[in-house]
Amino acid sequence: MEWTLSIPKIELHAHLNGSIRDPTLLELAKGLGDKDIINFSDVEGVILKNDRSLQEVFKLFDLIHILTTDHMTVTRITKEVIEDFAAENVVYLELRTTPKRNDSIGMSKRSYMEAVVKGLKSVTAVDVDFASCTVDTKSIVNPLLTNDTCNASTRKKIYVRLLLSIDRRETTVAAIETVKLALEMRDLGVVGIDLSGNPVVGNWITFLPALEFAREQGLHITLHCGEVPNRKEIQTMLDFLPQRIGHACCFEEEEWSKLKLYKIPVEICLTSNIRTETISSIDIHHFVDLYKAKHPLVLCTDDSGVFSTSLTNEYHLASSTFGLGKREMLQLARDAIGFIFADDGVKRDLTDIFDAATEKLDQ
Ligand SMILES: CNc1ncnc2c1ncn2[C@@H]1O[C@H](COP(=O)(O)O)[C@@H](O)[C@H]1O
Ligand SMILES: [Zn+2]
Repeated sequence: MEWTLSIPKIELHAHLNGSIRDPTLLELAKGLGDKDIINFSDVEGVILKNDRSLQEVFKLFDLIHILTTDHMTVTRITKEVIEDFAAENVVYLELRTTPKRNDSIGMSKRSYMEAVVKGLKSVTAVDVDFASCTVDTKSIVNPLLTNDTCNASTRKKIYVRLLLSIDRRETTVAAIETVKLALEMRDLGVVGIDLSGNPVVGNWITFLPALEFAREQGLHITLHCGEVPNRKEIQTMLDFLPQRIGHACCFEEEEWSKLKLYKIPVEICLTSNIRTETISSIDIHHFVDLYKAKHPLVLCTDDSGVFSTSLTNEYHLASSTFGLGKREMLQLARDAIGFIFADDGVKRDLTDIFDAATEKLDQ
């Protein structure tokens, strides 16, 4: 695992509430258990369970959302998730989360996102760049980042950008509200929109007006696509030409041809697909065919907490299962620079980071 840990990595598909450390979830559950809001021992078993069907995963998310309801907790988990990714040499992270409204505790989608941004700003273990400090002078820069630390390479640094997720349970109006919020929060590092949630729920057409509006306004778009079989939906999603898609598990010949023709980069989540059995066995995973075809790909965790994985582990898994060496894995990580949603300044910085890592490998 050592070299998969040490190489710089880019994470483009990580859900905030799916990436929470187990000890934090257990601590939060204990707190609610003590207040008799939940039954701790039942919940403990659910959190620590390892094998879950895709439908069980969504039940778990409903539980996690109960544990992370308040603003303070949202801030805490954001901070921890960023620290965890930075600790395993993730140099660029696109973190996605679904803005939530909960009238009973005075939470609006905006205040939820403000709590996320607060978490981002409260990371002290590493320097966090969440709105480009070199290119966009209008942007609000993390007060922890002075101009000096912006340019210095001595301290560990992670670029973090945010994607706002639309949940497939939402209405058209709610989805548009999320897009508007994303537009208002551009200066705080929001770069795009994701469509996610239980893939057997809802109809993708419901979200089309919001996604079209997002695109018109210059936001980037990634869609969970083909996590379950649904040919019509998959094809119309591909024809929409999102900038990236997640999963692509249940594609047939025609869908593969479209994907390759359009060259849409795929966020590959190996452990997630195996655990939820959307792919029956890793050796027949579509990673192999897409990699051989030189189709744009990026390895991602999806839900590192829920699936007890890490990006380092995903790299290790791909390397050991598909027989890829250090050089090939570093190249794979580097290729993701081409599909990130941040600006060219960030891309240049990341290129420098990968140049240095490649040089080190050559020594
Ligand atoms: C396993 N495959 C998956 N497929 C589809 N959507 C998923 C997902 N994993 C996570 N999510 C989406 O992310 C939310 C949790 O993070 P946030 O509350 O947004 O931070 C889930 O409720 C679901 O909508
Ligand atoms: Zn996902």
